[in-house]
Amino acid sequence: MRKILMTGGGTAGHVTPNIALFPSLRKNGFEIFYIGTESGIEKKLIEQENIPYFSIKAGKLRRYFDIKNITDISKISKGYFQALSIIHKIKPNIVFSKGGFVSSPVVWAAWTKRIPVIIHESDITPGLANKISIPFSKSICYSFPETINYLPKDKSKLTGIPVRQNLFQGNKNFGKKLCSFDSKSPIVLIIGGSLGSQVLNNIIRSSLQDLLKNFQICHICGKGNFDLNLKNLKGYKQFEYVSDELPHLFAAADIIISRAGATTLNEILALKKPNILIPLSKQASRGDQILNAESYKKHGFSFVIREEELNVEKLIDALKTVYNERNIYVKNMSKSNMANGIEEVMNVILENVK
Ligand SMILES: CC(=O)N[C@H]1[C@@H](OP(=O)(O)OP(=O)(O)OC[C@H]2O[C@@H](n3ccc(=O)[nH]c3=O)[C@H](O)[C@@H]2O)O[C@H](CO)[C@@H](O)[C@@H]1O
Repeated sequence: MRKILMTGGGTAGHVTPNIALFPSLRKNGFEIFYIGTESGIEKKLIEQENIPYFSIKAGKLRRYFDIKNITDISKISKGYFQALSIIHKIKPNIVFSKGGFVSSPVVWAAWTKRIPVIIHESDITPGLANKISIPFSKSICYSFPETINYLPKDKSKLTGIPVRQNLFQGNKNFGKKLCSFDSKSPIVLIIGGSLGSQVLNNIIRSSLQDLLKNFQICHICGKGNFDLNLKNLKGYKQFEYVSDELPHLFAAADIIISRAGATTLNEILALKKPNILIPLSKQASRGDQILNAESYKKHGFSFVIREEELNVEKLIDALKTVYNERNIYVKNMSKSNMANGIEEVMNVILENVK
């Protein structure tokens, strides 16, 4: 049996595309192993899939000077030696890396052991972990056509992002039931990335009275962000993080309000859901979500509000506009061939496996 070692973590966007590949990998006769950190979101997500999980130390990589860089470098080198010993034990035929800080030491260790490495980049501009792994990889998969400007052309392939198959099997009525919603007004699903979003949580909660006049709101608010005071408000349902419920909530939603993390964007596109994107600002990130969102806007898939311009009136106007023009958005998304990357990524894996 061939063995594949997967890695990626920190946030769920670096994990769920790996999970989406599990059924096809199994069908193609691969035994799957995973390396993540002890405390990252990846541990819980992967262990519930019954995949053997190994943890290593990971240090945060920064593009700027910080005294913590010194301790983090020692964690990264410890992570590298831990990855070497895990690889020595498993002897994988191939390594697949979805990025995030934990992934770089795994890629370097695989390179040292001459195991072919595939990297997957979801955003328009490569994250730092992927950037420093690129020279050690055999192949790179990416999902936005624009990304090729940042990658070595000879070993990169436009594949899209693998989307979990169960997301296509949601039941609208069951989704409504999970939220105790009725059929009177449209349903808005708020999803702030895998960790939730304080900015989205604040604007939604401060405009709830107005929003509930026209919409029902299902709010995925992130771990630790549940507001007990709003628990029994009619037409408003909160979840901290959802797994099995997500397909049904997507199915029930008429409009989605989201951050612009590449994985969620791709799921929204695959499911053809009219949406409003509020990308993470440049102050809080390298600006990748702004580029992701602008690309979706350019294709006519999304309505975008910049964080600096966000206020209650703008949000409510945007909801009304997108709801009225929902058929146009669905039509634009139906024309896209960027939807599900499972098959293309599997082809790259099969081409490179030893
Ligand atoms: C703050 C930050 O660093 N964000 C980055 C992170 O996003 P982050 O990982 O937060 O968000 P993404 O949108 O990329 O992915 C989230 C994933 O989690 C899933 N999900 C989310 C909530 C939930 O309750 N249940 C659930 O299953 C979504 O369906 C999706 O599959 O990685 C992305 C992909 O490289 C980048 O584009 C983002 O800029």
